[in-house]
Amino acid sequence: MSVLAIERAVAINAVLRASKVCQKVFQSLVTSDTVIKKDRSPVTVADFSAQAVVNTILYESFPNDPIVGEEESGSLRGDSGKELRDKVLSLTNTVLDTPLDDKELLAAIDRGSYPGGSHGRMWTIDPIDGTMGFLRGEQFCVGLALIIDGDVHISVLGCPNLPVDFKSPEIERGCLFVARNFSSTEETQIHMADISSSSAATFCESVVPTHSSHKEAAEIASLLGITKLPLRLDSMCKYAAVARGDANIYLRLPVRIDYEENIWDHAPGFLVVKEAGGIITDIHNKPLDFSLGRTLKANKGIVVTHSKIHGQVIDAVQKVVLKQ
Ligand SMILES: Nc1ncnc2c1ncn2[C@@H]1O[C@H](COP(=O)(O)O)[C@@H](O)[C@H]1OP(=O)(O)O
Ligand SMILES: [Mg+2]
Repeated sequence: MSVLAIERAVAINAVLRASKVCQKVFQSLVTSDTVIKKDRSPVTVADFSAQAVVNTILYESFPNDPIVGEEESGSLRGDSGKELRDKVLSLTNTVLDTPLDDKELLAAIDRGSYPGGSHGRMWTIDPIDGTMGFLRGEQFCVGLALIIDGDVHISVLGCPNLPVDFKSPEIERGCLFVARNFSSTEETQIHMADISSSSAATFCESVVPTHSSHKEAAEIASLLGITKLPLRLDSMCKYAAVARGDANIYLRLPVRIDYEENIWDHAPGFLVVKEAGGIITDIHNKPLDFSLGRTLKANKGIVVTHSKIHGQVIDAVQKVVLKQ
C-alpha cells in the first residue's frame, strides 16, 4: 500500500458520508419553502452534523491526530441547545455505523478545536463551505485535508450538487474530488484544461461580492482580454471547477483588507488543483502558508491558474489590486 493510503481511504469515507448528510438536508430544503423564508436552521443542522461525522470517522482510525474544524458545539449545549442537538444527533446517526449519544456528539464536534501550527499531522475540515450557496439551492461542499508539517498531503472535496458534467447538469450531480462521482466506485483522473493565453480563459469567482471583489475581477479580465462571462460558484467548488477544466482561473480578491482566510476554506481545494497541475498563490504571488495556525495569516487573496498563464494573471492582478 502506498504512503498515506489508509488516510486517503478514511478521508474519502468521511467526506462521502458527511456529503450524504448534507445532500439529504439540501434535497429536503430545495423542496420546502425555507429558502424563501431565509431560515438558516437546516444548514446549521447539516453543518454540525457533517463535522461530527468527519471527526468521528477520523477519530476511529487516527485517535491522536488533531483537527482544525470550523464549528464548535456551544450552541448545542444545555437546555437551550436541546432542540438543535436532537436534530443534529439524529441526522448524524443516519450515516454512522455505531450511533453516538449526546455527549459523544458534542465531543466529536469539539475535537475540531486544535489551534493549528507548523509541526506534525493535523486535519482541517470545513463541514459546509458555501452556506449561502446551500441556502440558494446552488453550490456548496464538504472539504477535508491532511496537513503534515505545514504541507497539504491529502485532500477530499465532496460537492453534493456539482454537476458531474456542466454541459448536462440534469443527468447527474454529486462529485467527490479526488476524484470520482458519488455513485461510482471507480476513480477518474482529472486534468486542467490546456490553455496558453489568458485571453481565452474562463475565470471563477465567488457569488457573494463581499467575499471577492467582482469589480476588480472585471478590470483584471478586461486587462487580460477575457471576453467570457465569469463562472460564479459558492464554496471550494471553484477549485474543483478549475481542476477539471470547467474554468481556467479562480480569483479571490480581498474586499476587506483585514480578512484572514481560514485554512479549512483552502487546504482541501488547494491540493485538488495542485495535483491537477495548477498553480495556487496569493495576490502577492506568495505560496499559501498553512503552518501559521487556523488562518492564512501571511497571505492575501487567492489566485489559481494553469501554470502556463499564472505569470500573466498575476501581473494583471497586481496592476489592478495592488496598483503596481
Ligand atoms: N470578507 C470575506 N472575504 C473573503 N471570504 C470570506 C469573507 N467573509 C467570509 N468569508 C468566507 O468565504 C467562504 C465562502 O466563500 P465563497 O463565497 O467563495 O463561497 C466562507 O467560508 C466564508 O467564511 P465563513 O463561513 O467563516 O463566513
Ligand atoms: Mg467555508
